[in-house]
Amino acid sequence: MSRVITPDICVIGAGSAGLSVAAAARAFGVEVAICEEAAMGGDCLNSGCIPSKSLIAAARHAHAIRTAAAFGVHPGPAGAPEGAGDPVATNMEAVRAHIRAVIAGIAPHDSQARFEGLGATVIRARARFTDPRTVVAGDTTIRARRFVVATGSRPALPKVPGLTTVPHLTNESVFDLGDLPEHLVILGGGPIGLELAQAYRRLGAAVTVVEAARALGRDDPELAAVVVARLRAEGVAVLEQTRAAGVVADSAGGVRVETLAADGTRRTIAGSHLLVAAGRRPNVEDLGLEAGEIGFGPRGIRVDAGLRTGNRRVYAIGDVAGSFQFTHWAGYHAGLAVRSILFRLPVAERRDILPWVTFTDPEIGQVGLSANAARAAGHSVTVLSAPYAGNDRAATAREAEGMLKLVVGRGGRILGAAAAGPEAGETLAMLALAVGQQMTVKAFADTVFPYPTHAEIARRAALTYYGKSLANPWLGRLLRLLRAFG
Ligand SMILES: Cc1cc2nc3c(=O)[nH]c(=O)nc-3n(C[C@H](O)[C@H](O)[C@H](O)COP(=O)(O)OP(=O)(O)OC[C@H]3O[C@@H](n4cnc5c(N)ncnc54)[C@H](O)[C@@H]3O)c2cc1C
Ligand SMILES: NC(=O)c1ccc[n+]([C@@H]2O[C@H](COP(=O)([O-])OP(=O)(O)OC[C@H]3O[C@@H](n4cnc5c(N)ncnc54)[C@H](O)[C@@H]3O)[C@@H](O)[C@H]2O)c1
Repeated sequence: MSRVITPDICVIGAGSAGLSVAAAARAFGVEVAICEEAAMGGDCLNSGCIPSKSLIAAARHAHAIRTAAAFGVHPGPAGAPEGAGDPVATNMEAVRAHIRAVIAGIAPHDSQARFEGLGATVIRARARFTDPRTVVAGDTTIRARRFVVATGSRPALPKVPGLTTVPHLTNESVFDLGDLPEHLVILGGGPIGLELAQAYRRLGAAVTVVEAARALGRDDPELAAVVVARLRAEGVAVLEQTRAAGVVADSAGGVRVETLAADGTRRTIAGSHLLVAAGRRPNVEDLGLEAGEIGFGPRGIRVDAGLRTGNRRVYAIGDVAGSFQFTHWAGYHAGLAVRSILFRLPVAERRDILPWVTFTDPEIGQVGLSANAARAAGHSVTVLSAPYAGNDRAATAREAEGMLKLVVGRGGRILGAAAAGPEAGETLAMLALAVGQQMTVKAFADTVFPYPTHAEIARRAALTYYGKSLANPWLGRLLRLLRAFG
């Protein structure tokens, strides 16, 4: 039986972005309807962050076993011979069960039952605008005061001849593999490609990454090179400046990928499995955006700095809004939309505080402005750096590769930071606070950091700001004068 409801807010898409809006609205007692056509929790929970980080956690154990000998620890019963082949045996069914168990553990937080318990109306159907003020989902017509489109994104298939005709994996299917691929060929050396390349290599697969440009192209090239070198040292073949020129199925059920490098070199790579990790496409199709008078393009729904679409009643947030595609960014968008919708406060997205981390080992990421972006924005910039080779915590785990860079503006203000190194994501989380709160290097100089921590590297880099002033002859004279007083 069809029904008409009139909530204050209608959210389309129950992923990180949409559910954050719904939870906040209910916390303030505001009526909200949520439309979701597939699994509650969206990409992050079901086919993105959570399964990928769970797989990475499994792979870390495999790596720890293989590298244990350097610490004087040998896997297997006491007295077992050393160096007798690979000590790791991966049971991919069990790895898959681990991933599913992690998802199942988090799922109640994003579930229909939880949101209905909070007082939201949850409609499990595809939603479409039928006019600028109406959405229809299944047999429900929703006339809300405000709409929030949070429909996310899906894997993009690059235009590679043959790709659509051969069996291939994406993030929507790769975590369901019950067998370890013999040779996984990955198209794309972005965050998805490299996180999964290292994880599958550690679990025992041969892995080749085919990247048309530079791997981790959004990150600082010097830092990205640290990660790529580590992957290569672990046995991942990373082919940069190399594009896939064609794909065919082979008779054994695998694929043959023809590649063309920038220098003209052609190769054929025979893989047992092909994973496409070549970027994302916003979910804008079949949403009735024209009927809703909502503008969109290939990057997603067009929004202003306050995340409002051409139809002032409608906001677009998260992956579909065409800027950055991260769960924390979706959550940030949700907060802005809630402030605007509930409190009518003016809001504006601040891209100069965005952090990201790619969870390879070592981790790599950035927060705030890069040196180039800061200069382009008119800042006078100093880049301070410290190597992980000087960090005692890193030394204890024999993980001395990489470095941290701080982008510092006038008065020592921290405008940005980037790092590749052990647990770099945790240190960048702390630096996200420094960037967001406009802190200066002095705050780091004045803070006592616990020893030995990876995060101390940020203080070490910050202190180099004072290097020049320490060599100032006037400071030397002042010290001599003070000594003269006894
Ligand atoms: C492999 C992988 C690893 C990742 N790792 C990280 C990470 O470590 N850290 C990080 O920050 N980000 C990570 N991301 C990115 C992160 O997953 C996304 O940025 C985030 O999930 C976006 O949230 P969203 O709410 O915008 O979209 P989604 O989570 O995609 O949710 C959109 C929802 O809308 C629904 N929907 C779509 N159209 C309709 C419709 N018409 N009607 C009803 N429902 C509809 C969909 O079914 C979906 O559930 C990763 C992504 C991938 C693919
Ligand atoms: N840790 C994290 O935060 C995390 C992890 C995974 C994904 N994500 C999010 O998901 C998004 C999508 O990730 P992604 O890695 O798929 O996309 P991406 O756009 O970041 O990287 C895709 C890569 O594929 C390459 N490529 C495209 N077509 C190609 C072709 N025909 N042949 C060879 N290479 C080709 C591109 O040059 C690019 O480097 C990310 O941008 C990020 O926002 C985040």
